[in-house]
Amino acid sequence: MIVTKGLRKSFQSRQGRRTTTVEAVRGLDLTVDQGEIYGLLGPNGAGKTTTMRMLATLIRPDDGEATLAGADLRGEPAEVRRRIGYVSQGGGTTDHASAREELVLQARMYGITKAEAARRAERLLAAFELTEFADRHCRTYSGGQRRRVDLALGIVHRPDLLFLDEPTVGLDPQSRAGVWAEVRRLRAEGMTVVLTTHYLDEADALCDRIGIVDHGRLVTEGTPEQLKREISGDVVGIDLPEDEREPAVGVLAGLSCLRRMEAGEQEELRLYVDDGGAAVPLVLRELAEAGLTPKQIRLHRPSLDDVFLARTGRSLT
Ligand SMILES: Nc1ncnc2c1ncn2[C@@H]1O[C@H](COP(=O)(O)OP(=O)(O)OP(=O)(O)O)[C@@H](O)[C@H]1O
Repeated sequence: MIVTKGLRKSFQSRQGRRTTTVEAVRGLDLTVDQGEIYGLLGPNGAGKTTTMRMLATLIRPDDGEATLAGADLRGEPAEVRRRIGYVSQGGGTTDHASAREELVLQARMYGITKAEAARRAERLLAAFELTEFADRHCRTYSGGQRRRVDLALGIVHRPDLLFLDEPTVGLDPQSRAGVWAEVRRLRAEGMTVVLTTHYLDEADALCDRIGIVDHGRLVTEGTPEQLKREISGDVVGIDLPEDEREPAVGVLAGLSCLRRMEAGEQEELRLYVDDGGAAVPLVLRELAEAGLTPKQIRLHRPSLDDVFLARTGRSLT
């Protein structure tokens, strides 16, 4: 559904008299299969939105190639636009129009007849559970309801491929779950969905495959399970007072069960071990013998954040 090769984009930005170049995307090779939910996951400024905006024909790549739904990004941008839907971070609704009006207008902009536009609006309002307040102004909707209108607007022209930029940012947990359910429903209907997120739980729960992006490059890619399996074994997280961290690193480095140790953000030390259950008593004994007192000790299965940390040396959260 999407194949990209060497996509690049830089921006010039001015700070006073100095002009600096930001390499937002630095040679991205991406393949997204038909019918999957693909997540671009990465910290702020990683290049997720820039990638999506290039693929949605909103900005021109400096270099590289891409094919989307069989159309060439550079050669046939109008054709790409016809085959994709794009829902931006801020969404596309205005305060003083109703969901029904927005949907009909959007359909009309794609050249759909008045009668067909009304039929599609009706169907989408029902599918996204918006019928009850379809004729009220959008400013009266909750965040979750408004986001559902955004999704409906993105698919009124029945695209093969839908781009969602941060679909649940700012939503409460219940509304997030509602949006996830809608996205899964679109996949069940055969649509391919590409979304950006910096929520690990969202990528984990919703995406069939995830590409982790950092500094404009794909750091790693796979199903959530594959990525977590990459970091095999368990992770023991230990919170220590600031002045005890360094001595603890020294003491624990000698443990025979230790595969790797990372000093995470804030106070946590992370120990990557084969068997967490066996490692915890040993860790506690070593720390006690050295007179060190952990504030907390946790045992957890590797998360996507551990994958990110292992690959980049930094935490996503
Ligand atoms: N129009 C622009 N002009 C100058 N710099 C830009 C522009 N758009 C993006 N950038 C820079 O490019 C880099 C990548 O930005 P981008 O918005 O793609 O990241 P992102 O991964 O989507 O981040 P976020 O999660 O915060 O949305 C950042 O350093 C950003 O400041």
